[in-house]
Formats: sequence, C-alpha cells, structure tokens
Amino acid sequence: MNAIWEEILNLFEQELTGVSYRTWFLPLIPKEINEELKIFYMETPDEFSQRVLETRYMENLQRKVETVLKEPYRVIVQLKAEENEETIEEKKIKENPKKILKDEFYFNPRYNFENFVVGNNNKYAHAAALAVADAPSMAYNPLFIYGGSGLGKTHLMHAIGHYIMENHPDKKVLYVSSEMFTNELIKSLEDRKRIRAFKQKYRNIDVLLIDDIQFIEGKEATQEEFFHTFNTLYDLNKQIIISSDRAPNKLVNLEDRLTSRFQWNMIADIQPPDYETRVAILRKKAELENVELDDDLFEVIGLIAEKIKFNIRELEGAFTRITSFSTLLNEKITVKFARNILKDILSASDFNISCESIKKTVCKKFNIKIADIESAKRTRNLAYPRQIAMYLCRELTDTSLPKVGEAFGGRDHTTVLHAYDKISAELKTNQSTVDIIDELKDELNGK
Ligand SMILES: Nc1ncnc2c1ncn2[C@@H]1O[C@H](COP(=O)(O)OP(=O)(O)OP(=O)(O)O)[C@@H](O)[C@H]1O
Repeated sequence: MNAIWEEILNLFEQELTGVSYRTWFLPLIPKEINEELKIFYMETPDEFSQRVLETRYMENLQRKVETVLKEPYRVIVQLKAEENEETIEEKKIKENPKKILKDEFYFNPRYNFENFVVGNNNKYAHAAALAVADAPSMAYNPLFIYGGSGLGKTHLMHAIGHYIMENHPDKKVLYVSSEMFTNELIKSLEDRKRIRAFKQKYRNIDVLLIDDIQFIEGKEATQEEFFHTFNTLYDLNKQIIISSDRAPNKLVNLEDRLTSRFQWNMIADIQPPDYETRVAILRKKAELENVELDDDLFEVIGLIAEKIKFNIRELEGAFTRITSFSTLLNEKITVKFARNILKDILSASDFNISCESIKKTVCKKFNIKIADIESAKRTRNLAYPRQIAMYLCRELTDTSLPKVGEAFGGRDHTTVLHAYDKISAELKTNQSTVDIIDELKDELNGK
C-alpha cells in the first residue's frame, strides 16, 4: 500500500509545483485499497484540503491511481473523523454491486437535476433532458444537446444518468466521453477478443450517454464504430444522448451519415446564461458549499455575475477562489476582499473596450488594415488576427455574438463562436498565442 502511494506521489512530484505537492499531496495518507469495489481510500487531516482535492485534483488523482494500479479506481478522500462513515456512493455500490457498471464511477454526485439552475438559456435543454430521463427511449431519441464550453452539457448528461439509475433501476446506463470511447476502441483493436468485448459492452446497454462528440471529428475508425453502435442501439429502441460543442450541421469533419442521424429527433441548445441566471447559479453554489449568504456575499455574487458572462465553469471558479481564500486566510468575504482576489478578472472589463478599439489594436499589432480584417479574405495572415480580434471582443466586451459577427464584415455568429473556441483551445497549448493575447490585453487596458 505504502509502496503504491510512494509511486503515485513520485508522479505528482514530477508534475506539480513544490507548493501544491507539499500542501495537498504530502499530508495525504493512503488508507485502504478495496479491490472488490475498486475504491482507493485516502485520508486527509482537514476539510479544506479535502475540498481542494475533490474539486481540483480528483480527475488527476484517479488517473495516477489508474496508471500505477493498471485499472480504474474510484478515489475517496475522507476526513480523519469520518473514518467509519460510509459514503453515499459506497453504500450504493454495496447495495447493488452488479448493477453498477464500471464507468458509472465517473458520474459526479454534484451534477444532478436538483443542482442544475434553469434559466432562459437552458430551459429547453433541461426540459428535454428531464423528459428523456423520465421516459428513456420513449420521449426523444436520440437527444442531442449542444452549447459552448462550460455551459452545463456534462452536468445535464450526468443528471440524466443519476435520474435514470434512481428511477429506472432495471436500466443499464453507460456514460462515456468521446475521448474515452476512442481510447477504448484503440486499445481493443489490438486483439480480437477485446474488440468483441468492446462491441458487447456498448451494444448491451439501455442508455448510452456520449459526451463531447466533436472529439471524434476527423477520426474515421471511431466514427465507423460509433455509427454501428448507434444503429444497433437505435434499432433495439435503446436511448442515446449525445452532447457537442456545436450543432450537428456545424460538425463539418463528421460523416454525413452520423450528423444526419443526430438530427433525427430532438436537438436542444444551451446558450450563455443571463445575469439573473448567473446570480442564481452562484447562490446555489453558496448553498451547496454551506457558505452563509449575507448581504456582503450577495453583493460579491452580483459583482462576479456582472463580470463573467460566457462560461459557468469560470463563474464558479471565481466564486471558489474567493471562498477558498476566505477560509485559508480566515477573512470575511466582502466586496473589497473579492476585488482584491479577482484583480485579474476585474481590471480587464473595467476599461472602456469596444470591438472597434479591439480591431484597431489587433490590426496595428499585425500590421494589417481594418478593411482587410473586415473583408471576406481568408488567407492565414488575415484569418488568424481576425480570430484573435473576435476572441477578444467576446472576452472583453458585452457585444452579442451576432453583433461581433457584424463588426467583422457581417459574418455569422457561429463563425465568431468557432474563432473563440479555436483561440481558447490554442491558449492551452500554444505559448505564442498566450503571449499575443496577453500583450493585446495589456495594450487595451492601457498598461
Ligand atoms: N445551469 C447550471 N446550474 C448549475 N451549475 C451549472 C449550470 N450549468 C453549468 N453548471 C456548472 O458549470 C460547470 C461547467 O459545466 P459542464 O462541465 O457541464 O460544462 P460543459 O458544457 O460540459 O463544458 P465543456 O464543453 O467545456 O466540457 C460545472 O461545475 C457545472 O456544474
């Protein structure tokens, strides 16, 4: 047990900064490996690190455990005092071990319908999800949910999964990200027995939830296999639920026979939430985290909701940053405290930035004309600055997507969305794009 933990710690030591490693991982104590239930128990001395580990590091922790133990385990981080208490999940597993498919360990207990705030932006997707969860294979099949990053697609998918498991205990539910599906397929292609097991696994279920289908764009073998899985399940009247960052007809690198199937029944989109919904989401989060909602916190929630508009993950992230620092520093949450913690987010949008000023600054930096960035030309030397400018318009101004499109020679709002997603993705992998965006933001903020 200790040797296994040592190995996992080594992996973290190589990957994390010294501070994170020492603060969150060194104090952890491995407690038990339950091979039958596939659970790896850890013990932590305080509630705060338990929360940080669960919200920020859980996926990574499970990955490392999987790397060392060579198969997936659910990791449970317990407080010392909780020693003898069974977690809800553990109870569920013990009560009905056969029903739980391995992949169901990936359901996040917090992603349920009760915690999902319904607003104008997501009410159709929510209603469709609930209808499907209530009557699998009878309401809408397939159900296709799409929307931008961090807007609650995965949350809704997990909520459907939880609901079906609770209300239709006879149904076999399988949730899988498209990345997991692809990786499993690749592994199974290595030998015949495994491909049979793979096919059997995916074709022997009652409900398939497949997340982020855009991931299989351009991957022919995966598309082929998914096509057969889809057909088999559909023909057997099994429920299929798919999520994507774009509408089916915008998945241009996906075969037509798939995108046309995705359009056979219900398509529901999720848009960015309005101000009231953003406030309601943060209030819900405060309630879930047992943070007292006094006047100060209410004001702080308003402040965050005003500033972060397009991504609920970021909205929640800002809130968590404030509550975590408040616990860590033992300081009360006030507007002044929040402003201090969120300096980076607040400064950018407190300046008077418009699409016009962004276009001007971007054109100057790339040495191109404003008429060119607005033109229909798509050469790389114009397309890249245009995408950068669109990204900044969306990130730093309140301008709606169609209006941003208009500011760039009357382009469609989906082009703006595509540019935003592309640059967001590059910011995770390409240092030169990070530098360009930072430089432009500084320039626009008058720094
Ligand atoms: N309507 C909502 N009510 C409460 N929380 C929400 C809502 N929508 C999203 N969230 C929360 O926002 C975070 C991001 O949501 P989620 O991971 O489901 O987004 P996503 O659309 O799947 O993003 P991506 O495409 O990047 O995977 C989650 O913590 C989720 O619980």
